[in-house]
Amino acid sequence: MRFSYFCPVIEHLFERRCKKGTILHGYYQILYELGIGSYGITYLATDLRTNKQVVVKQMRKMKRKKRMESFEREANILKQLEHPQIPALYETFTEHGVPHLVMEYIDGDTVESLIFEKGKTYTEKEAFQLLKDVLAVVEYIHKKGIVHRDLRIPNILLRDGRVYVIDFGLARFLHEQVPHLETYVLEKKLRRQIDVKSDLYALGHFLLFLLYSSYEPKTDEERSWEEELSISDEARSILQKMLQITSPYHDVDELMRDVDHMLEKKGMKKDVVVS
Ligand SMILES: Nc1ncnc2c1ncn2[C@@H]1O[C@H](COP(=O)(O)OP(=O)(O)OP(=O)(O)O)[C@@H](O)[C@H]1O
Repeated sequence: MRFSYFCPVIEHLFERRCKKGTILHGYYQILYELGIGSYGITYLATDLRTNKQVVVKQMRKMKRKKRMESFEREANILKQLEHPQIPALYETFTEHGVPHLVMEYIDGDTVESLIFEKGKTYTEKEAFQLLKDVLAVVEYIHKKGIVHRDLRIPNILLRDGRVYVIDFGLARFLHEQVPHLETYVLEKKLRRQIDVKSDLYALGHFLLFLLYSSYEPKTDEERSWEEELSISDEARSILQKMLQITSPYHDVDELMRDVDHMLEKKGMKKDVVVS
C-alpha cells in the first residue's frame, strides 16, 4: 500500500475500474470513464429509470481516510449549492464499501478544450464578457459561504453559450482553515487560502488564458504578460488587481463593478443570462 505513495502508475493499476455496461446501485449503467482525479474516478452513466445521462464519481480505494474526507466534503458543499449553472447533486450511495456521488451531467466543452483542442480565440471584449458570466456564478458560491479554490479552464464549461462551474473537490466553507498553509509556495498559497480573494486570483489566471488565446508571439524571447499582451489600460489594471500585483479586490462585487464599467465604456455591456 505504502508503495502507492511513490508510484501513482502502480496505484492506478490497483484501482478496479468499472467496465462499460456495469450497473451501479441498481440503475446507473456505466457508459465510459470521463477521467480520474485525485480522489475519484468519474464516469458518465445512464440513469436507467429516466434514461438521462448522469455523472457518477466513485471514490478511489487507496488512502481511504483522506479521500473519504474529501468525498464527504464535496457532497456537503454540492448539497448547499442550488444554481442552474452548477451541477446538481442527485444522490450519494455506497456500493461494496465504496462511496459514490451522482450529479448532473453538463454536456458542454471546457474552456480548456475550446482553446487547446478547438482553437477558439478570445478578443479582450469576449474575454471580459466570459469573465463576467463566470463571476455571476462565483458571486452566488461566495454568498453561500463557500470558496471554490480551483477555478481553472478545465473546470469552466460552456454549453449553448452558457457558463457552468464544475469540480468542487477543493472547495471549502469560508470558516474552515487550511492546515500548514504557511508551508505553501506563494502561488499555491494565493490559490488555496480560504478567502474569496483566492478565487479572484485564480480567475486572473483564467483571464490570462483567454487573452493569450489570441496572442501571436513576434519573438522567441519570453516576456511577462504585461509586456506581451496588447490590452487596454483598464484591462491591465483589473488584471493586476486580480493577480494581487496591486492592491487586490476584496470581493466579487468590487471586481464586477470594474468589469461592468469597462464593458460599458467600450459599449460592450451584455446582460448575464440566468435560467
Ligand atoms: N458534472 C459534470 N459534467 C460534465 N463533465 C464533468 C462533470 N464533472 C466532472 N466532469 C469531467 O470529468 C472529468 C473528471 O473530473 P474530476 O473532477 O473527477 O477529476 P479531475 O478534474 O480530472 O481531477 P481533480 O478532481 O483531481 O481536479 C473531467 O474531464 C471533467 O471535465
